[in-house]
Amino acid sequence: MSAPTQQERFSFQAEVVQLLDLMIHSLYSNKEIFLRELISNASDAIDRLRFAQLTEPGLDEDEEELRIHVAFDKDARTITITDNGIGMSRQEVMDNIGTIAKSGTREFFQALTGDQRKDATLIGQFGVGFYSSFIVADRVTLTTRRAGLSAEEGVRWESDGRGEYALETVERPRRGTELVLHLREGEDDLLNHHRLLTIIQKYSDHISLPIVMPQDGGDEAGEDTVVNRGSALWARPKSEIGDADYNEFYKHVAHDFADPLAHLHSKMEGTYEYTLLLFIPATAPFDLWMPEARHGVKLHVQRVFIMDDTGQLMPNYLRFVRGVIDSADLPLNVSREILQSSRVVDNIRSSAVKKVLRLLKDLAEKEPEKYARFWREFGDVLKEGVAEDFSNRDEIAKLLRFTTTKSATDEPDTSLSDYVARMKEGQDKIYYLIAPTPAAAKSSPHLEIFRKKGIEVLLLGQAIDNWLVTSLPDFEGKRLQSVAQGVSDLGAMEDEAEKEAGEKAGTELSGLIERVKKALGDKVADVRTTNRLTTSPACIVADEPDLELNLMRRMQGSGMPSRPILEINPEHPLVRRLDREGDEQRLSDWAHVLYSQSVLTLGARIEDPAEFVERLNGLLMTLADDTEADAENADADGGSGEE
Ligand SMILES: Nc1ncnc2c1ncn2[C@@H]1O[C@H](COP(=O)(O)OP(=O)(O)OP(=O)(O)O)[C@@H](O)[C@H]1O
Repeated sequence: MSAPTQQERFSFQAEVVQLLDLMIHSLYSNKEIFLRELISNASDAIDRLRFAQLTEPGLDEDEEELRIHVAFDKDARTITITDNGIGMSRQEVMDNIGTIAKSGTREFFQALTGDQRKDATLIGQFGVGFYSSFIVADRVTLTTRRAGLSAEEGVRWESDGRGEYALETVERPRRGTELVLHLREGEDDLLNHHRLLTIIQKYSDHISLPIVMPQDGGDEAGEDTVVNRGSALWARPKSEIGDADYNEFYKHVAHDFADPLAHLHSKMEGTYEYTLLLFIPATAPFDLWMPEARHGVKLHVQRVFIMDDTGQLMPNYLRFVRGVIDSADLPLNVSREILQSSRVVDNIRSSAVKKVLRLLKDLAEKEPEKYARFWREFGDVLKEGVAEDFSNRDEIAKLLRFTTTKSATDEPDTSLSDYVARMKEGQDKIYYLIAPTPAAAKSSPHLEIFRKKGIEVLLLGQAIDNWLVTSLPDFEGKRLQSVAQGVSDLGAMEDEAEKEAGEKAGTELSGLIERVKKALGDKVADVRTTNRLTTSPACIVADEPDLELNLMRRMQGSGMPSRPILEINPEHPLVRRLDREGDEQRLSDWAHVLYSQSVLTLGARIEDPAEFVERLNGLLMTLADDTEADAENADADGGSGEE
């Protein structure tokens, strides 16, 4: 137990000062959202209290109705938001208010551009919560007491939002949090019952707890009245819910500022009874790729918030989905352990996943522009599902989008079904190329024969794509095949004349091939001629049973297949010239240069760049010498002609 203490002063974390400054400027035009954010926090605090009371019976139980209270005082020029939720201890205040303990904070600040409009959207994604009070207030006083602590353990936090805050221990008979906003000059329009009522009804009508205001808003007024509908949005009949209601509810559950891209609302009755209200956000949250990224679905049991999903309700590859799942069959005191082995949860999860995939399918079919946006934001996450969720693999595969050699831009605009529909006669495989960047993919020598034959190739360039292709061996009976691997099916694409020409080239160049093999030694597993090249002199491919090249790159860190094969283009003038090279040292230098070039076009690293440059310069010098000698000879010839 602690007695009231002297005020102590603390500094905000540097990022908070920066965030506050930015927020006040860029969100001012939308200043009324402060009330939505603070009511949302109050509602979360009450949800957390209800859950804590389920697990700790007797915790601060009283007869008082759980509610959020909003009032204003015209003379004092304040707005007060009070909740009787879980409250905070002194340590919790220090940890939560005045610091940002959020993953993605560093990335968020790096992403800021200085352009107010763009930054406002970013702030929206990041979430401003409590700090939005400073948009309208130049002093904020928060008084709180954690449920279960004694009246003497109340805490008062106060700040003008300029860099410091004061903290003191105070007597607070009631649990929960009271927030007093001392309004800035010029914000008096907010000291108006009708104005506050309109804001609450616009942004917070869906809050399932009662929001009450004194009848006239001001504190000398009479009875409190409930100003929102106060029933869980997802439990209302769909016919009574408009898009605006869904959008505001989404902003509350997802802590987002922007409207969602799509939603699904579905009541299931049968063996199990549950309601799903799920949303696809329009933009990816900052922590999407962080290991601790939060899942966005909140589990409720009979409308009481129970807990945030940690992977039981939505698989990892759908971690961007936000919303609520409300079950009528789980016990109110359900624990995480029970959830993990619950048939009810398994059933809900599998139907929720199917419904989300169906929602995405509908979006792709009916609103392709929206789907393209979804894919840009979340496509790489969805790809994880191909490896993660075997039972839905085919459905997920249909949702994938790729850039291909036939795409007009770098945008992934082609589905596997589109690809299959465009396959050439006789083609029985889906070809893909994995390269570290789109530019490297487009200029890869491995594509030359496919371009020549007009065969489309999927261009893959993301780290996840390695796993995608290994987890998706085929689609609609068509095998996925790397263009940088093997020779066998290239043969099937050749006509008789081409086959003959290829065989002839192989025999003609057999001497050269042996010499190159000898020069390169154990750098290569083999050297052979190929028909896959039209403009490049050589390339590297993986041995037939080898794993996908890029997978090897990850495993070895070099980007090279474990058994690289050098393929040379018999039609290329450089190769022809090499065949005539009499000097074994020069031939060896050429062979090494061709090899290193091929490693580079693969997007891999060459082992000894200095040696490569030296050999190349050596060859250039001999070429220059040859050219000079030719020129001198020509001069000499010319001179003698004149004589
Ligand atoms: N009324 C309240 N009662 C109890 N705790 C609160 C209250 N308001 C804020 N908090 C605590 O402070 C933390 C920070 O709040 P803040 O609004 O800044 O962020 P948030 O709600 O966690 O997320 P977001 O920034 O996305 O809104 C909350 O997570 C909560 O623990």
